[in-house]
Amino acid sequence: MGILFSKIWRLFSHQEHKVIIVGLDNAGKTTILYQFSMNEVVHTSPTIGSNVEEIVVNNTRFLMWDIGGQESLRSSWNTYYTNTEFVIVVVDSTDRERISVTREELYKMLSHEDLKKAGLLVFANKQDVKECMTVAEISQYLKLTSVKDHQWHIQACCALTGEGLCQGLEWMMSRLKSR
Ligand SMILES: Nc1nc2c(ncn2[C@@H]2O[C@H](COP(=O)(O)OP(=O)(O)OP(=O)(O)O)[C@@H](O)[C@H]2O)c(=O)[nH]1
Ligand SMILES: [Mg+2]
Repeated sequence: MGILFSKIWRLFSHQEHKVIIVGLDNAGKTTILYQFSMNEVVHTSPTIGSNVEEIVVNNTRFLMWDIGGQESLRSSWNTYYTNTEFVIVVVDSTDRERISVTREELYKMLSHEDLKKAGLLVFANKQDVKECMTVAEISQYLKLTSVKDHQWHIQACCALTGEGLCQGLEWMMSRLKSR
């Protein structure tokens, strides 16, 4: 009865789903946020603090927080975690040198109490660049198959063309429906 009620409530309340977009500096987070909200490539500079936009897909509302990824800003990512339903981790697929830093940050996040129930979407961004890491390589470097306590998905994308971004959103929508 409780589950049924909460499903009906969700259906009619049009509640907003909180999403945070994190990842190292230069990964393409802000570019992705504005592809989602405006369908265009904006000129970006490194984010200090955060940007937030509401994205509506088929009556489902997402509130997306794009958080600056520079090293000095990463310790404050946790101030955004409360009530987060999805974490989008954006990876610069050309940045082989720092994939281990992303992995460290990823596991720190996943172990945080406030993200216990959050779904994880990894965007392997910049797939337009020749010789970038593939989805398979990034999955392996991030040891995604060892993530058992969060639902996760990895999606190849190119924020400049928008390729792959909708598929990522579709995965999030499918997780909401399956609840
Ligand atoms: N080639 C290529 N460049 C991209 C892509 N996505 C983003 N970029 C470029 O990468 C650079 C950084 O993009 P941002 O969106 O500002 O990166 P960010 O993750 O928000 O960086 P911080 O705000 O510093 O954390 C910009 O020059 C973008 O144009 C992509 O898919 N392919
Ligand atoms: Mg940014």
